[in-house]
Amino acid sequence: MSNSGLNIIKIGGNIIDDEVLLDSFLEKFAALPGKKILVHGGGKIATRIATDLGIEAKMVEGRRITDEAMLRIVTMVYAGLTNKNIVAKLQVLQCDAIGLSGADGGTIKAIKRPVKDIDYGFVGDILHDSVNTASIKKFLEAGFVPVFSAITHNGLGQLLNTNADTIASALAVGLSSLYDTSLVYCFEKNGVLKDINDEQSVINSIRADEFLQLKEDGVIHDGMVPKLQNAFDAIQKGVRNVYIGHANNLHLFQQGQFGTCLTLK
Ligand SMILES: Nc1ncnc2c1ncn2[C@@H]1O[C@H](COP(=O)(O)OP(=O)(O)O)[C@@H](O)[C@H]1O
Ligand SMILES: CC(=O)N[C@@H](CCC(=O)OP(=O)(O)O)C(=O)O
Repeated sequence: MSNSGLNIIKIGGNIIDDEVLLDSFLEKFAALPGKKILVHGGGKIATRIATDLGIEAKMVEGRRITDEAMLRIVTMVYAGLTNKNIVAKLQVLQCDAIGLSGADGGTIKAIKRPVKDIDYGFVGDILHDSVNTASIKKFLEAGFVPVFSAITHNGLGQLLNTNADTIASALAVGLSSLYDTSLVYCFEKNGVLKDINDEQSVINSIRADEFLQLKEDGVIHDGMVPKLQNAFDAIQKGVRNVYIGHANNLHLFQQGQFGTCLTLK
């Protein structure tokens, strides 16, 4: 392993959807020293554009049912509009961003989710070892800042819609074999909250066993459940640190004052 550090930062749809929040976040991201990767979702925008086009969005357990028409929309929205908008904004900030889907540079392969009770359509699951670390390393060592959208491919020409939290976690796990990697989930709240209506009730750190209890007690629900599952999965597989906090506070993360820190024990 080279000893250099790598920060993988993920932003969700509520940040991308708010130009003021997005611009303020991107300034902080651009100012972050060292090697870094940005992963973005954009689920809210995709739902809105699909609705405008008369296509109904269906989510099951936080994952989008992606038929052919929806795949066309999410590809255009995530890998097109959203990704290029973010890259252009970062270029203004002297951050040499390069926009990628998992197909670009063969960076991330996925398999179409097998049909069990539910047919998710063209949704991709990332298997172990499916992150092409050699390819991503080339971008990083050349000084580029990769910006990943939520689109992967199966290596046989099929694009797949893959949850952005999962992409961030898989990248962090893969790249932790090469870099000392931290994973940071940025969203519109100060961290994992004890009381969802009280921004001051941030839980400073959560262990894996506490997570299960918080979930059972209903303190953690909705999108936070799969987010934390992805996060704990990353730490179990060698990622050094995982944090969850407000996109506006990213500058505090390297001072250890950022949102909720996840720990194994
Ligand atoms: N205890 C909690 N603390 C903070 N947010 C929570 C909690 N429990 C549930 N949530 C919900 O989880 C959401 C974040 O998950 P998600 O919508 O998937 O985010 P993103 O789109 O940013 O990836 C928050 O907007 C919030 O509504
Ligand atoms: C399969 C699946 O559900 N993919 C997600 C990808 C986007 C995403 O993850 O966006 P956020 O981070 O903003 O939620 C979706 O289409 O909503």
